[in-house]
Amino acid sequence: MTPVPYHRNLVDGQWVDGERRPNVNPARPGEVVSEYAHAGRETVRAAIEAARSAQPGWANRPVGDRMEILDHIGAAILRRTEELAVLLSREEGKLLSEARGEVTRAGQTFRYYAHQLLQPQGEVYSSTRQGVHAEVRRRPLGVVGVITPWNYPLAIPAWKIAPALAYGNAVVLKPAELVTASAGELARIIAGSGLPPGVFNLVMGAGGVVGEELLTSTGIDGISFTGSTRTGTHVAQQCLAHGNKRFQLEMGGKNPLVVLDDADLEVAVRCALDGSFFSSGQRCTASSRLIVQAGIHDRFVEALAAAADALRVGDPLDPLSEVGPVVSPEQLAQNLDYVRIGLDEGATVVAGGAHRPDEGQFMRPTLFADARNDMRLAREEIFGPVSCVIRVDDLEESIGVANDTRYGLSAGIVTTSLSAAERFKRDARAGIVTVNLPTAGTELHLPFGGSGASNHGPREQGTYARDFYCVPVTCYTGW
Ligand SMILES: NC(=O)C1=CN([C@@H]2O[C@H](COP(=O)(O)OP(=O)(O)OC[C@H]3O[C@@H](n4cnc5c(N)ncnc54)[C@H](OP(=O)(O)O)[C@@H]3O)[C@@H](O)[C@H]2O)C=CC1
Ligand SMILES: O=C(O)CCC(=O)C(=O)O
Repeated sequence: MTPVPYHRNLVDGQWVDGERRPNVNPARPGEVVSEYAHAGRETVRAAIEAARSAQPGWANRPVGDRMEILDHIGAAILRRTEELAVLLSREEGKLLSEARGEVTRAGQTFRYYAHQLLQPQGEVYSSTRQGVHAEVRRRPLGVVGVITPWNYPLAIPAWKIAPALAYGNAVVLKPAELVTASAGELARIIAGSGLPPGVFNLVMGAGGVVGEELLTSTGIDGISFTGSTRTGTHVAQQCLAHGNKRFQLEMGGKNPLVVLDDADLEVAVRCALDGSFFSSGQRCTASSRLIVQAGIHDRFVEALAAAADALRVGDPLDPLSEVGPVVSPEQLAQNLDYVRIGLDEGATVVAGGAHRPDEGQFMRPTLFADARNDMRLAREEIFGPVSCVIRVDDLEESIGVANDTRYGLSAGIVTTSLSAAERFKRDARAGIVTVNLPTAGTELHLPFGGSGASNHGPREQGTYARDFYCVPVTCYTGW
């Protein structure tokens, strides 16, 4: 039998052991995908110290060196696409095709930020005074703690680490415990890229131990976090209480997809199917409220229920599967709880719903009709393949319902009316608005983030990422 890979923490360029823990395959819960070393608090402290010592030297390296190293990391990820995609799929349950897309995105993200370094990094202003030169420069934030979730084991770490390193910061990464194999492989690639020891460090283990040490340390200048709104709120409180750290939070969503009477039914069903059920609904941009105008409502519900029922749920490595497992028994229990809650609240299951105990971590895409926006089903983030249809009379009402949420990450509309689309882009309260496309599936060079309980701090990705990882310095020079 081939031994399973073992991933250790990376501190100051050294691989550091810890308590050995398994990481299992959600599609085959008896199968150990890898093992990882759970870091103790002293390992986390050592990682922060290493990052502090290494950061100034890294920030002062010529841009050409930093570019080359980031480009090297991106190319190394892309060279290993198939191998990394299989590993990601086995540890998180994402379909292999989706996993390939994610690995590619991670590699391209490093290359994108390598090339961003050739863009202007400051601005020159006219001074209102005679003989004064005014400019804005950017300095790195310093040492950044990166705390990431399990649903994008490579892409989310990449879109935080790449801009952090590009702009001269040092990083301590704490990935979710469920996806330490992807994080461990990413760390191996980064460690082999020529990056000086200590500039990038990996510490693995429970949020309440390893993550908490990052939040309370005065050696960390900023935290970039993606995960639940509950943990994000705690991150914010701890950052303010311990050294007034800068923080950036990308949290949950309860994203609406509006379908108007004039929509192309096929497009509407395709968008809803992708947004609600692909990646097992485990995307913060998933469409979990389908807000449908009365004239198309019945045809839409019937067609979407049939399409959802037809989806093949199975092993993510099987090319015929269309939906994989959910990530963990806890997540499955949460999803099934919400199915019970929806039924108790009076909504009707029109696809999926029932779950047999022998199905393990696989859950059939579940669609509710007859939902109201005041139900818990429509208000709370489920993070599974569960969506609900809410009937509305017109565009006005659909926008009101779409915006009636504490979240505000993405919002979509399916319509053939240009004026309805323009109105929705103007009035939907969300950081990402889509027209005739799923609410999920964003691009690496465009800003990503939302409002309300979905987001706090500057946008991630694209050129906007720099706003978090750099501190502007306004310089006045007399001459
Ligand atoms: N917006 C998004 O993209 C995501 C949203 N979610 C939502 O969150 C729910 C729960 O998922 P879960 O994985 O538990 O999400 P969490 O928000 O708990 O986890 C996100 C990250 O934060 C870490 N963390 C947890 N507690 C702390 C802490 N006290 N201090 C510092 N870091 C901490 C986790 O570590 P670890 O897991 O290793 O303990 C993980 O790395 C899901 O059902 C879903 O609703 C989940 C994932 C992504
Ligand atoms: O939809 C996407 O492209 C990204 C989704 C995401 O980042 C998330 O679910 O955390």
